[in-house]
Amino acid sequence: MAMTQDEMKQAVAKAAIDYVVPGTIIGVGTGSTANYFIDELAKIKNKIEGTVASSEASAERLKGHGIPVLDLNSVDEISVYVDGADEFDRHLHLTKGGGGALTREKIVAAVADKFVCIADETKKVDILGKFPLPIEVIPMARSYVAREIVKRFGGEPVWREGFITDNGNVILDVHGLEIVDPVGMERELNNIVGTVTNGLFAQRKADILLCGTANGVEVLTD
Ligand SMILES: O=C(CO)[C@H](O)[C@H](O)COP(=O)(O)O
Repeated sequence: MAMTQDEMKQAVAKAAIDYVVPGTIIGVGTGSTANYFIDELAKIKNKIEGTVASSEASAERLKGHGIPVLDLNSVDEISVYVDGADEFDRHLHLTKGGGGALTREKIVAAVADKFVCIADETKKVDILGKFPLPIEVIPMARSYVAREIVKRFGGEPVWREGFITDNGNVILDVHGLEIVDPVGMERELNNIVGTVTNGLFAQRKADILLCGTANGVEVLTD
């Protein structure tokens, strides 16, 4: 019987445990795939020093399993960051932030020596942009940033109404983009004043992507 998407998420979460370096601090992402990873990490919690979480939700889940969660400011090094994605291309550029945790995710990924992305084949695309690109924005700049995005890139920014990030900001989800130059667009979006973070992980992309398929887990590298 074909694997469901949920079963593929569980399979990649399990496979990611092989990348956990014993005795070190592990960066932990956010979302349903990352949640499966947290549940797997709980089984070997005595082998790691602790974790840094990319969201309040993940921190709660980690603590619920009795896994130590450290403040990033008290940590010099993270051996590996494990997180899901909303979309990925063959170069392992990612779109992230469907769960709204993109800023902390990008920070933890930046600190980590290695970024292991856990995703499934339904998220593979030739060109990023089918999944609306999340942008975290300072609330007072919402309309300005939306106008600038339309002017510079086209697309249709939609305010994720009622959602506030862990950092107290809002999210614009930009529909209808065709992201042919993810590195350039990531950089350019960062230049719009009022933008906190965009959901493109292209400058710091995944080093390894564990892709859940109907035939098992494939290990992808660029
Ligand atoms: O970027 C994220 C959260 O901000 C997630 O990694 C992304 O949304 C994938 O989520 P899921 O594993 O539930 O499909």
